[in-house]
Amino acid sequence: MLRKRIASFGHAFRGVGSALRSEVHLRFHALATVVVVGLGFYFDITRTEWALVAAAVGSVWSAELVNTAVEAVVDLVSPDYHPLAGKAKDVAAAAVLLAALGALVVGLLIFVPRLLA
Ligand SMILES: Nc1ncnc2c1ncn2[C@@H]1O[C@H](COP(=O)(O)OP(=O)(O)OP(=O)(O)O)[C@@H](O)[C@H]1O
Repeated sequence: MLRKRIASFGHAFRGVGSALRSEVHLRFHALATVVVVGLGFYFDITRTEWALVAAAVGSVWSAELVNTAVEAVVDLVSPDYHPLAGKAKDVAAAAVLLAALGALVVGLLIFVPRLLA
């Protein structure tokens, strides 16, 4: 039971590694995450602000990983053009866009006033 749980974590980390190797966008998110966490420590943001940053960063990573998975499955089952394949990829990309916009708003609200102070 415990061994199975540990194996599942291993698969998930392998998924993150594989996506990081293939997806430029994900490497950009990794860089953005390092910058945001650095800014968080530099400005000593509050616990609530850390919670918002964590939720924002987590949702962008989750959306990008699901988008990568959708792209892989679509390429597997529909390598040729199909409107539904396009729709699946467009909707998955839209999920990333919305998560990124939410994260941008969180980042602006937390850091811009401190950068301007
Ligand atoms: N099999 C397909 N059938 C129809 N439209 C497709 C298909 N594959 C891709 N598309 C269209 O092309 C767009 C780009 O697809 P692509 O696979 O290049 O992903 P991408 O947005 O470049 O992703 P990434 O840059 O993260 O790899 C999709 O959003 C979709 O509109």
